[in-house]
Amino acid sequence: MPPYRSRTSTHGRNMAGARGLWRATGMKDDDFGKPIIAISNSFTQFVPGHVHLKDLGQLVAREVEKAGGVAKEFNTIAVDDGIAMGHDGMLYSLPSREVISDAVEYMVNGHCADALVCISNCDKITPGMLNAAMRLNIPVVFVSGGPMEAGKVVFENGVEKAVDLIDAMVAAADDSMSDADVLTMEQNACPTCGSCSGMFTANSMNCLTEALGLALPGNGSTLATHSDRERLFVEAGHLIVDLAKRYYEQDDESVLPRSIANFKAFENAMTLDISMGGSTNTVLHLLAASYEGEIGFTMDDIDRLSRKVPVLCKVAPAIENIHMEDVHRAGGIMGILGELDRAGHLHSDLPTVHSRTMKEALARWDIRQTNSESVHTFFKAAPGGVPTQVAFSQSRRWDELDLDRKSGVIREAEHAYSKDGGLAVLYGNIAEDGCVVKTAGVDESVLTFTGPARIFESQDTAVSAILTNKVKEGDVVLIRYEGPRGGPGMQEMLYPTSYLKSKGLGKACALVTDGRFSGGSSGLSIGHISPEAAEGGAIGLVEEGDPIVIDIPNRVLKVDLTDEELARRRAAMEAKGESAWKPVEKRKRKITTALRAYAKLTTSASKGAVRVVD
Ligand SMILES: CC[C@H](C)C(=O)C(=O)O
Ligand SMILES: [Mg+2]
Repeated sequence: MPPYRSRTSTHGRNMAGARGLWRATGMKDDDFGKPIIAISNSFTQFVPGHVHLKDLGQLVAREVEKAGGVAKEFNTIAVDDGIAMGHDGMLYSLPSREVISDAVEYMVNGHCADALVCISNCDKITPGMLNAAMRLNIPVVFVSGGPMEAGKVVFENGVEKAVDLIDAMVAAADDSMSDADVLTMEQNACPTCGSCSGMFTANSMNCLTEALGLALPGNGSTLATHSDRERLFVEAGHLIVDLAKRYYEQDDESVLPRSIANFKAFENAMTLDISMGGSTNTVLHLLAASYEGEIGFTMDDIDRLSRKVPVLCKVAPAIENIHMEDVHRAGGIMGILGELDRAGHLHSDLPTVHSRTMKEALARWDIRQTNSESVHTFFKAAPGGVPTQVAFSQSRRWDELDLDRKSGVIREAEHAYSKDGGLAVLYGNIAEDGCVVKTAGVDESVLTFTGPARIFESQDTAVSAILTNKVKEGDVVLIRYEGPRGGPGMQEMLYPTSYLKSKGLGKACALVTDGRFSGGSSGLSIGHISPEAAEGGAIGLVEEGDPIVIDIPNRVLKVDLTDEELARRRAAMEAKGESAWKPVEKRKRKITTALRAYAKLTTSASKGAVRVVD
């Protein structure tokens, strides 16, 4: 029977000082001996996905106390990728994941907390807290802030469109759009609090925590503004105390994150991601969480799954006018998992934090299996259509669910968008450890593509070339020295991919990089090339005009050069000594001590860009 960790500082005569301090935080005599539940909140006014979280940590805390626990809230940082994008701010995005993981570890271990509730939402916060949960392996429940409502605009010509952040970015560089229309787009693209409304990284990761079994049904798709979401926070507060008591008082190890989010659960999560065209960042973050939890889930497992899992759901940016609120109306993540289970792609015998098995959860929450009025009502939660930064501030509902599995938002396997996955892992002589592409966002006309390499050794120079029309139809934009170590920080190439669309080149060019992509990127965008140039990857040897061959059906990315030529170039590069494997021209970016420390310890994307100290 594991003793409560918190006894370390709450019991024994010599802990009188510590107890004195616990009393000063508000603990009373009868609180000593109760499970101490850490509540990792991520409220900040910098990020729309977090502006509404300020009081939600205490909402959970009150429920923890009602359930017999002691709640102690703390806060992590949260970087807004969309604001950090396009300047040196983006160098901090991925490194912030490690800062968040460490912050959770420091607070939980520093104070010997017994269990953890993670209140996350945006791109690096959910994975940062997930990595910490897998590292710590104490009882945990995830509850995210929830998706933003999709924007709705009516243009000067009267056309109405559902829009999001990406539409505003693309419009801004589209010379055919009037300033008035761009302003309309900007004013309406992000109407409420919540994580940006498409299947971008934040929503992808919050959906994956549902599939891993670490979050309650509805976590990934229930809107931040809807009153239904409050129940997820209330239930998380009760559930975590129950899980803690099962572990510490009944010796039930099945409630631990590494028991729930085991190898098969990682397969479920990646299967979900592939079936819904999730952000490629999920590859990076699942690999990292697998490393932190010693799960053994690798790029090869992702490749294996991507060859057999169908695309059952397409959401912006893979398709226009479909956003998270529409996925919810079709049954949310439980709806997609239900279809995957019926198609034989799911391990449904796995436990979750809320149900004995995923199968039991699906029987209760999959709208095609249950006639429960309360569950059907839950998934009819609709957007309020009123701009707000206030959580749970509206209760609108659709009249009907979307149960059309032939042409609706969620498809049954028989009517899949495509028989194999929304994501592919490619290998070749410039990606010997692999690279990834979100195939759900690639037009079928360019699944195979060969073109001359246009070399850029920073995102900035690639952006200026695209905007000044120096990138032509048929080109392969190659951006290197933007990997985890080379950037450092492995920037998201959202602006280059958006500007290629702005210039009408979204289906006429490819972009390959050792950097990564935002979940808002689509098109023939291949990222995570490993090993990265800064680690001696062959992407560093490609020269202007070299033919780059992309063959997604056969899972190949290569430069059409002989091994001998590549070997010759490698020898010439190594002969450069100190300046080898570095950008030819000095880049303007300021690499601070914080970023240099990150660069010293990080690894290539094929390992999840995890920090390796040994
Ligand atoms: C829409 C872009 C979003 C903010 C992002 O960075 C991601 O999805 O990764
Ligand atoms: Mg991002």
